[in-house]
Amino acid sequence: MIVFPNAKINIGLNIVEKREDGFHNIETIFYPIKINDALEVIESEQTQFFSEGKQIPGNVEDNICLKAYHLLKHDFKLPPVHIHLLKNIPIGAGLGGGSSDGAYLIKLLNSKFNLQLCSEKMESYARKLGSDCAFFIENNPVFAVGKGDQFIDLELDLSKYFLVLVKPSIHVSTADAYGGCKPHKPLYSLQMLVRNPVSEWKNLIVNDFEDSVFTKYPEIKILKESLYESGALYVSMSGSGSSVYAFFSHQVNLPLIEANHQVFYNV
Ligand SMILES: C[C@](O)(CO)[C@H](O)COP(=O)(O)OP(=O)(O)OC[C@H]1O[C@@H](n2ccc(N)nc2=O)[C@H](O)[C@@H]1O
Ligand SMILES: Nc1ncnc2c1ncn2[C@@H]1O[C@H](COP(=O)(O)OP(=O)(O)OP(=O)(O)O)[C@@H](O)[C@H]1O
Repeated sequence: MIVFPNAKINIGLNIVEKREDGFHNIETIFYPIKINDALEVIESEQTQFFSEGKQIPGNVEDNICLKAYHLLKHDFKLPPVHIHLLKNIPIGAGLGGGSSDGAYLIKLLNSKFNLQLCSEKMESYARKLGSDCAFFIENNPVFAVGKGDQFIDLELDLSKYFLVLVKPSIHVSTADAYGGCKPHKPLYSLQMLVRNPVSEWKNLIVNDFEDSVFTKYPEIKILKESLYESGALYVSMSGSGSSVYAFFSHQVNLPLIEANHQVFYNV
């Protein structure tokens, strides 16, 4: 059985307060995008993880795919499996690629071995793997609160815009990025602002990670400015960075940006 875990972008990201468990309460909109990994599970003699494509930092045993398998194996009688991952989603980019692999593995094991888990139950397993993970179970646009793992439904269809994703060759650590931020109550309601046309979002829908990440990596700020100069209606860093996305009203080609960064068109 093979599935295609997709990436997400964050539209707005307010870091509201630090919690007693060390995490932060946030408000953000998760929006799925069309950049995908491929993930396959085959029954086998012993459990092993293999990956190709982009190099994943860290030890194989720490891969979120193995963690997801062992999480379910603890509660269900699962046979040993080979897990194959073709890694295409940029890593350390604020695109939730690892989280998506974990969530899609839960969904895959649920279908393949007929575990009969409902979405809420799969989300509760996913929350144990990471804050971003639960979103990818249903994978629909949502307004997220708490650690980014509690959801309020949202009607949001941005398919009429041309969405471009740019990945600079910078890896941002999510934990470091949270460490560099000062939480504060948001000035405006993100849930209300997002109902306006994309052309009205500039300077109102903000990502609280940008200040500190742009100070550390000024080239990401320059990239954001150059996307606005190329005619984008709205540009933002996604999550804790380093990737930056831009909504255009029409199809574009960005050869100058492509010269320095990886560019994904029409995601
Ligand atoms: C930046 C975002 O991608 C925005 O969607 C997420 O908040 C990050 O989610 P994630 O990568 O799944 O993060 P986790 O693996 O749960 O946590 C990584 C680290 O980020 C910090 N962290 C994460 C989520 C959160 N709400 N508050 C935090 O302070 C913690 O230091 C934690 O140790
Ligand atoms: N399957 C996986 N794919 C990518 N990274 C993984 C995976 N499993 C474990 N990791 C670890 O997770 C770290 C962060 O990966 P990921 O690409 O999800 O981060 P991110 O793009 O910053 O996403 P987020 O938006 O969740 O912060 C990597 O540096 C890697 O060590």
